[in-house]
Amino acid sequence: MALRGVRDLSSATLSALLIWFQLGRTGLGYSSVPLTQRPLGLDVACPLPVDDKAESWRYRRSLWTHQPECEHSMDRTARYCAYTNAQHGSRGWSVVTSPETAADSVSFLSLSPPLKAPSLTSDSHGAPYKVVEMPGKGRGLVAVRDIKQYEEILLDYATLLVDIEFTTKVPAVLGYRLLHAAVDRLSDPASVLDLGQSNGFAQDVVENVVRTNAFHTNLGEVPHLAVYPAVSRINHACKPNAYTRFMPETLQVSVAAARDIPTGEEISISYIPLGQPTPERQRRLHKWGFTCTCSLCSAPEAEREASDARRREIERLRDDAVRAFQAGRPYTALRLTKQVLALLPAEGLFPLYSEQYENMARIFYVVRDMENAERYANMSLGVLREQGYVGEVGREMVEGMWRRFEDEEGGRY
Ligand SMILES: C[S@@+](CC[C@H](N)C(=O)[O-])C[C@H]1O[C@@H](n2cnc3c(N)ncnc32)[C@H](O)[C@@H]1O
Repeated sequence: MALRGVRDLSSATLSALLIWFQLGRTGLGYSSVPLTQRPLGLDVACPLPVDDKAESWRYRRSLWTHQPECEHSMDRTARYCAYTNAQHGSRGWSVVTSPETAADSVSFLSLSPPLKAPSLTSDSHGAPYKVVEMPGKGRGLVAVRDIKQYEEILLDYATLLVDIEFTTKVPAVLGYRLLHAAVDRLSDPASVLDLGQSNGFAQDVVENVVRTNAFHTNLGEVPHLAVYPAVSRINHACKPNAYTRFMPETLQVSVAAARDIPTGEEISISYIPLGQPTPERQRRLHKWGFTCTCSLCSAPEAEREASDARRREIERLRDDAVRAFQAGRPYTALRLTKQVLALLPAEGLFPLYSEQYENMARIFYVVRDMENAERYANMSLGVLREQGYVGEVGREMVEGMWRRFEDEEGGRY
């Protein structure tokens, strides 16, 4: 938890009540970020909604390579269609959504670059990793050379996007028909279908993929689930060596190294918010249908207990720091936040550094120690720059931080 108004980079999730998906779980745990609308790239200014009755999908400038397949919602107040562009990138992509959302998002959907999908073979083909069988975990990615901290490991794009409401509003049997149409029409259906092999939650293979591999995202402000086949091949670890970064403007997901990764080490990300002790982690991961066997979960008991104790201490100190700060005791909050920072390296919680540095900057700011406030503001922004969240750090970014602190804390200090 951050002091106030501070982003939590570890994870933000969107829970959805999915009737026939009975999801009750939160996807890979990535941020739900509204899509930034970009200027129209087509010579159609206000595209009309297209469904299975419309002929306009055939137009030369149409986004879609197939006639949409559509179904009504149970109460017949809405329609959802499977739209496919089989020529997008090297896998194609499909969107199961309402005709209105598809029309509203046409500028975005048409502008996304046709990417070559990341390699997913046992031969690395120039990538810094290859896909190998990992005992007890199915397949996974292993570094084929040393990877430097913050280096991008792969850049993936969504191959299947599904409107979350579709999963609650369309009867299962009709929903499956649309999902299968969406996947079968891709130029590489196996890129999605193969992901359904790793566990057997649902009777339907595509449902299984969406249940266990989807990220939450927005398409034109409408919540969707997005499947990224390459990212979905990365196994979970409770002390991961990589992190994911969502790019709302292109719907891409970048995976980068959280620390130096030596040749031969498995590349891992966290499916759940970082920093939790063993029982909480295992409970969350059981909902994903597996028992975690990462190096931390399978470490000797004494090592796990020491890690759990540190993680509980970090949690307690973070909460106490927030309480102290909000109760007008900034120097206590400062001392507690320093203690948090001292404990983070042992737990490999690199993504939390920027948040804690910003907390330090905020505390120094409210006590008007501007030299230290500036030092920590630059440290926080520096980490965000290294992680690829912001560009070059300039004076205006630091001043933007002061304005935010002023808005949020000005009245109290
Ligand atoms: C998103 S997939 C990851 C790729 C998967 N290994 C494959 O072969 O496609 C998630 C599944 O991988 C396995 N898995 C991932 N991380 C694991 C871990 N830390 N411990 C045990 N199994 C894991 C589980 O079967 C889980 O349901």
